[in-house]
Amino acid sequence: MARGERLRIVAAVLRDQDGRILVSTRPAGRSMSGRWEFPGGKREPGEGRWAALVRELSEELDLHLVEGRPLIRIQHDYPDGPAVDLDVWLVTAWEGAPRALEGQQFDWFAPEALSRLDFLAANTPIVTAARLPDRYLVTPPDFARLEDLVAGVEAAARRGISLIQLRGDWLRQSGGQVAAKEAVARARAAGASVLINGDPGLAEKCQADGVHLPARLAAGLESRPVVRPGLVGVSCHDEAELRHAEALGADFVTLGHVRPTPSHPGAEPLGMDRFLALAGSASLPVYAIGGMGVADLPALHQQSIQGIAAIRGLGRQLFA
Ligand SMILES: Nc1nc2c([nH]c(=O)n2[C@H]2C[C@H](O)[C@@H](COP(=O)(O)OP(=O)(O)OP(=O)(O)O)O2)c(=O)[nH]1
Repeated sequence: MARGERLRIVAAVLRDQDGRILVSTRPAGRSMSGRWEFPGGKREPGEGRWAALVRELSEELDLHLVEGRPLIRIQHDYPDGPAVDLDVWLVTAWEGAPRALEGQQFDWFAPEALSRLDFLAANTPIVTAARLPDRYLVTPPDFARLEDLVAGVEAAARRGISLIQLRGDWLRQSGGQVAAKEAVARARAAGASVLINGDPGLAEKCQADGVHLPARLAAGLESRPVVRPGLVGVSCHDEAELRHAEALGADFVTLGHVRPTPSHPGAEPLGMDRFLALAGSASLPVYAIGGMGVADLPALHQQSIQGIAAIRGLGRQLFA
């Protein structure tokens, strides 16, 4: 390997029908042995990304991969080790039953349990990407009554939207906290996680799953506001905000707006090319925001983007 060249690594987040994920320990004799990782390894010269993953999983676990798509791509420089380009795929169909062929240990874990394992240092954003869904609903600014908002959040959760941000001035107005707490409880009962926009204290009072910070609020912070395991999302619009969100230790960002959107009338959109260039430089999961809908997901997935964040694109009618 030429000096300064990055190792090109492919790895798989193998997810079974119950949502559990297979992870393995690095075998004795390898660098960083004993630490947890996702199965995979180095791409060979001239080898395609998927072909490399199929080969690695066959060699390591005796599995034949059938279906997968890119999940996240990050670069990491180990201080006393290699610089790696980690190309991680979500794999949902394979043939065979896993067998440890290289002296490693492996096990299946629920996504929430992964953050308790001693993973390789580069893997924190991969663990987050494995746990987060590809659709992130942001509540609309206009609705008739707080009861409608709460009912809309619950309906979205029941429909399978598993990450929801409560956003709006109503959070800080009369009855807002009670409504937010109710929305959190009902969404959680339906299997969703709920983040509160802009207010870590309110997130705690509502027993929410974390906080989503507007860029301006994030800019005034020097450290992450909520202790793990609560999620911290940050809204970003440019490179400086993205780098700041990474430095804060945010779990994920929304980046946009990608297209013109009624939420930001007159503001210049990033456009898809600029969005993809910025998102490609990120070392954490990125949701595209601004004029996005579920029809955009396949193309975004191909670019290793986590998914979309949307108000209208994910069921505006739920809040009518
Ligand atoms: N397979 C895999 N490798 C990872 C993950 N996270 C991470 O930083 N890596 C790094 C560790 C290694 O430097 C490299 C994987 O290459 P490899 O697995 O073929 O390395 P190797 O067994 O030959 O071990 P070595 O050369 O580093 O001793 O990528 C991960 O989740 N899965």
